[in-house]
Amino acid sequence: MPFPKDSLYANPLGEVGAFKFDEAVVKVFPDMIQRSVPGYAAIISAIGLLAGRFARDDSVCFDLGCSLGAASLAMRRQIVANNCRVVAVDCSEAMVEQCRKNLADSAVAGVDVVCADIRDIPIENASVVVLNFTLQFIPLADREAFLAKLYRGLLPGGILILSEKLAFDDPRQQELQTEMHHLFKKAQGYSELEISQKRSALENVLIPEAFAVHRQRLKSVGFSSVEVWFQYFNFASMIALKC
Ligand SMILES: C[S@@+](CC[C@H](N)C(=O)[O-])C[C@H]1O[C@@H](n2cnc3c(N)ncnc32)[C@H](O)[C@@H]1O
Ligand SMILES: O=C(O)C(=O)C[C@]1(C(=O)O)C=C[C@@H](O)C=C1
Repeated sequence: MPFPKDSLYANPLGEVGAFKFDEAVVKVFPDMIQRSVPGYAAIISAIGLLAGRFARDDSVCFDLGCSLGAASLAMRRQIVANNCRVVAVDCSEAMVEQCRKNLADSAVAGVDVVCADIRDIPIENASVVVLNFTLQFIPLADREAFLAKLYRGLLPGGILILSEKLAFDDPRQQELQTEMHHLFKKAQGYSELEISQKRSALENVLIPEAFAVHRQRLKSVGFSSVEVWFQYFNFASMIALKC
């Protein structure tokens, strides 16, 4: 069955409110993220493959900011390690409720879904941690302490997969990549109005940073190696490795 189409920003809203992961967004989320994030499906499949490679026996794989559980499902399908739990966490009650339904329908067992702020939960005994377009919604001031906690919770040899919308230091590059992202959205069927209203809604809510900033911070909390493994315009996915 096709997912309901995202038309949340199709009509003029007068005042555009701040973007929230509420029930209205939950209903259209699979369509919204697929048509808004270039390469989303490729990133989800690769998260599954990476989890299959890095998940260890008797450890935990975390999907932080899991939304409807796409990355958790991809991981669960590829993990062959024994006694390896997948823990999916999101602070939106509407997301968590629908995520639990999706997992029940999928007949994939072994994912625990937790409704919590990822800054407040213990992260321990992790072989894999996924932040798939989640860190960008955490206040800038909290990012370093949160990543330091995440790093401490990773086992030696563990992996963080961090996908983010990127910003660029060079204004020409910033303008071009933003324009290309908007052209991508247009090609996916979004109108100029939808694109501009969503852009206003995300202002000060989704705060992108440059790759150099991500890399520097990941290194400063302890990661020994940080690389981009995927990029499509201003959307990238990074791999950070713990020795
Ligand atoms: C763009 S979506 C993530 C998409 C998802 N990872 C996927 O691959 O389909 C961002 C998610 O992060 C969640 N989120 C944002 N801030 C959070 C926080 N502090 N704690 C927990 N979840 C958070 C939102 O509720 C939302 O569901
Ligand atoms: O930057 C945009 O225009 C987006 O729509 C991106 C983005 C994201 O990266 O999380 C923002 C909100 C929705 O969750 C889906 C996609």
